[in-house]
Amino acid sequence: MGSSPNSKPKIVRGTAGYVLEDVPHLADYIPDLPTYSNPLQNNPAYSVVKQYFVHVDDSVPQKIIANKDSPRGIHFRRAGPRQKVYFEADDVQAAIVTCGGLCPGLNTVIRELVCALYHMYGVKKVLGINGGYKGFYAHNTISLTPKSVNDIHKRGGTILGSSRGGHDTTKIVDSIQDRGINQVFIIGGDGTQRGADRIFEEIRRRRLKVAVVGIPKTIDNDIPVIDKSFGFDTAVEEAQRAINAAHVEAESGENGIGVVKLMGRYSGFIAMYATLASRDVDCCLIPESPFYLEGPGGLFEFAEKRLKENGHMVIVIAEGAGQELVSESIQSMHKQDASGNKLLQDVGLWISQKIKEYFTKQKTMNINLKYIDPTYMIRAVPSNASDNVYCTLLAQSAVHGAMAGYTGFTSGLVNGRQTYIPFYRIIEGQNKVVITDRMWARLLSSTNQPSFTICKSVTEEKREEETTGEQ
Ligand SMILES: Nc1ncnc2c1ncn2[C@@H]1O[C@H](COP(=O)(O)OP(=O)(O)O)[C@@H](O)[C@H]1O
Ligand SMILES: O=P(O)(O)OC[C@H]1O[C@](O)(COP(=O)(O)O)[C@@H](O)[C@@H]1O
Ligand SMILES: [Mg+2]
Repeated sequence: MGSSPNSKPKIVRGTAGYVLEDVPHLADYIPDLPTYSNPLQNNPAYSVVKQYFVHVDDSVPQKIIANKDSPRGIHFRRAGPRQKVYFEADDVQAAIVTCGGLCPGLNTVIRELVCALYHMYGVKKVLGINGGYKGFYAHNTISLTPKSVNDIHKRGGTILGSSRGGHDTTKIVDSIQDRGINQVFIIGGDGTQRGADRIFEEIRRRRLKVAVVGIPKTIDNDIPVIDKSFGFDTAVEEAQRAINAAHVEAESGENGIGVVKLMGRYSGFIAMYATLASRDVDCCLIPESPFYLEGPGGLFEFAEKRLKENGHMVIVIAEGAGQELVSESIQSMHKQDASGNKLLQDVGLWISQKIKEYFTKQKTMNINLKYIDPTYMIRAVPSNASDNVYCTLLAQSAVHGAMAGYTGFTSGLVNGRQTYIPFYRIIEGQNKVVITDRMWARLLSSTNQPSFTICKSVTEEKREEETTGEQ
């Protein structure tokens, strides 16, 4: 085998500061690949659609806010069917795998991948890989047909099963090669997309005609570049039920406090949007915005004030919020899951305990605190209507991209348009709530909670006092 092909980013520059962060193509490392007419042009459903095929040069800007002097900036390749395809239907052996934690919509994506392959392109061989990445080499596969996936979108979870850990690039690519798979659709979060990138690099090194396509799944909405992940809307909607229950409980008891923990390891999007949607939440705590409990501007002072004013309050806390405070009081074990993700302490339980201790010590009022942890219930529901539509578009775009010979990309929504994003952009960082952005300011003005920003000045003042005292 020759030297490994170059896998540097494909950057195309145009006029007025235009930059296209392009995705790899099979033709980049396999010369003289034959092309075929897209079978969609004979499909009655599409022949009536004017300009159904996407122009080869179409791209979507990453930033749409501009002024008259702004450069055109970074763009991504627009997703959609191309006039020419690089696979003949009978030659395609597709595979679908789901990895990582559950997320509403996984089954819809599986269903729509199968249906798009069958109905749009006439592909009849679609394999489901059982149990995540390790399923490529340690489990059985199942054959997927439009009939077998017909109503799976009505169920939560994934019919294929999922797992953490077990990513062995060589074994996975050996299995892809042995099974004659030439289109791999990998549905998963940040860890999964990292794994997909490694698979793509190995496939490219072996110069195989195999398209590797990622579909971003993350209930936490922590994947960068894309507008949002599928399942996020459903999670926010489902969280309303828990917040509502917490509110009913809090309202009905004397000095009632409802605490709801929502998912979000490093990104507090579910907590933020669920709070904004609900209007019953008095305080939302997320990993990106450090908070403190005691003293002026702290959570205890705020809770006391709200209880005096309203007689009840609701706190929403993201699972990754205040982890530094929790580790100060509970000895942290630094445990990890099979994929290497840090296992977090239960911040909901911790904060509930701290609030109870505070009011017991203060003796100013008797409180009634109820802690609700709906996290796995939220993750297990089927996707709602808007997520179902979104999953369909993501899956169809992924299939169009693979058939057109693109590879090493994630199918994602950017500024409301379907795009193909190179793996390296998806795995380079995490999407987080920017607390200096307007959305967080909107939340603060909606809840009227403390911003906890005086924490730093209080600490600094304290330190200054200590230093002065020493002199
Ligand atoms: N850096 C990495 N390189 C290769 N594979 C990875 C990497 N990180 C995670 N994976 C694999 O991706 C899969 C899912 O990762 P995980 O972090 O559990 O979930 P998610 O993809 O939802 O973030 C696991 O099988 C894991 O082994
Ligand atoms: O208990 P599990 O299955 O490891 O999942 C818990 C984690 O999964 C998530 O829901 C999503 O994480 P991933 O996207 O990495 O799968 C996190 O919010 C949560 O910490
Ligand atoms: Mg993850």
